[in-house]
Order: sequence, then structure tokens, then C-alpha cells
Amino acid sequence: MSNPKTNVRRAAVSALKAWANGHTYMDTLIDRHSSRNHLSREDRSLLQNILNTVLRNRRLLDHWISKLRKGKLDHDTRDILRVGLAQILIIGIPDHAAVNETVNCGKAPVRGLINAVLRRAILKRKQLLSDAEELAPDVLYSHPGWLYKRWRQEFGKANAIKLMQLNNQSADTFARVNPLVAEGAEALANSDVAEAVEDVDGFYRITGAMPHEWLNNGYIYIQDLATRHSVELMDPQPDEIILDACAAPGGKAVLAAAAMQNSGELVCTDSNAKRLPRLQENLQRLKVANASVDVHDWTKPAPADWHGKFDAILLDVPCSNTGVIRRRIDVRWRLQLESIDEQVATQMSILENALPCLKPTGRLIYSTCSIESRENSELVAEFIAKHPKLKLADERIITPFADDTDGAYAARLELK
Ligand SMILES: C[S@@+](CC[C@H](N)C(=O)[O-])C[C@H]1O[C@@H](n2cnc3c(N)ncnc32)[C@H](O)[C@@H]1O
Repeated sequence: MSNPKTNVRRAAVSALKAWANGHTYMDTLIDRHSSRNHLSREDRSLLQNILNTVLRNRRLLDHWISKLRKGKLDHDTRDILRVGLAQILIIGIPDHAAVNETVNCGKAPVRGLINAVLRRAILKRKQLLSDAEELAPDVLYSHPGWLYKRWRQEFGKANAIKLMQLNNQSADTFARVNPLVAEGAEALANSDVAEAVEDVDGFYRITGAMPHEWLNNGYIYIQDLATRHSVELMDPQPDEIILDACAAPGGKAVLAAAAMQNSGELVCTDSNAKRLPRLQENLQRLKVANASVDVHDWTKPAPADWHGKFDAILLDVPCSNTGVIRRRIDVRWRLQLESIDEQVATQMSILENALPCLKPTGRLIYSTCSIESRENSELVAEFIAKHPKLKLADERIITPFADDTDGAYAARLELK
């Protein structure tokens, strides 16, 4: 039962404050604040809905605040107003509940102000909503101006707007059935909470509450359709020696192990030791039997005994995550133009250090969940220009607006 001394709106305001002050992901904060406040299942999902709505609509909410109240606001009061307006103007929570509960989040001196602004929003609701249609797209769909400008240049105005609209919708959950556990395929095929995805072998759209054993017994791995491209381009074969260099938490490693029919050798590395236990656990739960796990930072040279060792190398590198903004609601506000350049330097360094580890006939797969060509095709072209012995054998550029999945990039490079 929820603690009667707290309410969901108070938890939302407190989570927003923690989010603004630190580097914790909002998903983590939602978990933390739900358990700290002993929220019921319904209250947790209300908390999640309010927080996701506030983060997805931050610029629009601030625009509305500026129309309803002139003058400066301290951060706490602004967050309370964002929480209130999100309920009244976007989610559609009954006005009396939204106002009463939200006003109580403020200290006594600001309650009058909060009450007045929220009541004004109720009175002017129709006008606020219809005026919003005329706003600049980056305000209406609440993305940083620099990001919209960048996408408009890269994809054109219509696609940039579609992308921002998609980023504000919650994404479906997809699972891939794990061929390494025999019972999985039958369980999903006979289930009424899983629909097979047309033309994408092994993937299902999850439409309801899944039986626990699907995850516990390794029947499935939750992953978007876009995750398959890099492993398809790698085309792992039984008995090969394959490196998954940035492997945690293991989604693509499991796909690779399945294609290898659990034979040969799959070396999984990651630079973040804290992510390795989860990788290990996923590999075990999903019955991967041909993998080893090691810490390695690929911005540093590879150990000598890995040189010339691998038939294929997958570099699923850290990136800006601009292809997965609808799932990772923090990304648009945390991302900075300069951080893309930093990522590019890391990505290039990972490519450079991995290349010597290929066998002379080997293939190198580079992939991101970014839609920035700077991190994708431009970077790969630059890398190939530096290494004329390489050729681009295949490439997939996946965008949410064209492919109706997460955004992703995958390139297959081969030694000539
Ligand atoms: C996109 S995630 C990989 C997802 C994974 N391939 C999967 O399918 O589940 C990128 C990973 O790269 C790791 N990483 C970041 N910098 C690295 C580096 N210099 N060397 C090795 N791994 C790195 C991160 O810790 C993170 O786990």
C-alpha cells in the first residue's frame, strides 16, 4: 500500500529534482521513488506516466507556464507546475484530483501561486491546446533546438518532425525467441500475449503480461527489431571464433551464440566491469554455452594473443543513443553537441584497436543505436580511407521514421 503521507505527485516532484541534480537515469529514479514511497502498482504506473510525460514535453510545458504566469520561478515551483500541467493538459487526469494533489506538493507560501496557475490552465485549456499547434516543431514536440536543426539538415524537415513525434510515443515491447532453449518457440507461438512479427523471423510483439518463466527460463530476450541488423550482417557460423567487443548486457551476444549453434568460441568483452555480472547472468539464463567474458577497454591496444584471432568482430559501440530516444527518455536532454564528437573519438579508437585482431579473411561489424551519420557512415568512410585494405561490404541505416523500429546503424567491413 502507498504511504499515505506521500503522494504520487510529491514523488514525481522529488524524482524530477533528483534527475535535474544528477546523472541518474529517470527509469532508475522511478524505481527508487516507487519503492522508497511503497507505491502500489497503479501508483507506480501513474508516477511513470507523469514523469515520462513531463520529460517528453518539457519545452511545451515551460511554454504554457510562460503563458500562464509572468515573472521568475524557482526550480521547485517550476517542477510542480510541470507536473500539474502535464496531468491537466496532456494526460487528462480529472481536474480536481490533479489540482488538489499537486498544490499540496508546494510549501505553504507557493501553494496559492500553484493553485492559481493550474486553475487558469483549466479555464484556458482549449486555447492553450489549439495555440500549441502553431508553435515551432521543436517546442511543440519538446526537443532541444540544436538537435532539431541538426536532424532537419540531415533528414529534411518532414522526417525531422516525424522523428520527434515518434520519440514522444511509447514504444512497443518486442522479444526474440531464444533458439537455444527448445521450449521457447512453442510457448510463444501458442501464447495470446505474443504476436509474431511479420517478415522478421523469431521476433514477437508483446501485448500483455508475460508468464515469468519466459524470462526466468531464457525463452526470450527483450530486444527491439533494430538490434538484429548487426548480427545479420555478421552472419556468425558454427565453429567460428567471434569477438563481441562491447558486449554488455548481451543481447547481440545471445543472437550470435544462437547463430553459432553454441559451438566455436564467442569472446565477450566490455570495459565496464560493473556491467559484466548482468552479462554473465544473461548468457547463463539464455543457455549460451560457447562464451567467455572478459574486461577490456578497446580504446587501449588489444592483448597480443588476440591479434589475428577472430573470424568476425562485432563492435556495438557506445554512442549518442539518438536512435532510441522513445525508449530512453533522458537522452534528448542529456545529449550535447560536443558529446557526439567525444563519442566519435572513442568509436574511432575502438575500431583502430580491434582491427589487428581480425584474421586475414575476417569481417568487422560496426554498429550503433545512433541515427547521426557522423557516428555511422561518415565515421566508417573515414576509417576505410585510413585503411585501404578494408572495403565496405554492406551497410544498413535504420531510422524510426523510415523503418518503424528503433534507429540503428550497422556496417560490415571486410579485408580485401
Ligand atoms: C551499446 S552497449 C552494447 C550493447 C550490447 N552489445 C547488447 O547487445 O546488449 C555499449 C557497451 O559498450 C561498453 N563500452 C563503452 N566503452 C567501451 C570500451 N572502450 N571498450 C569496451 N566496451 C566499451 C559499454 O559499457 C556498453 O556496455
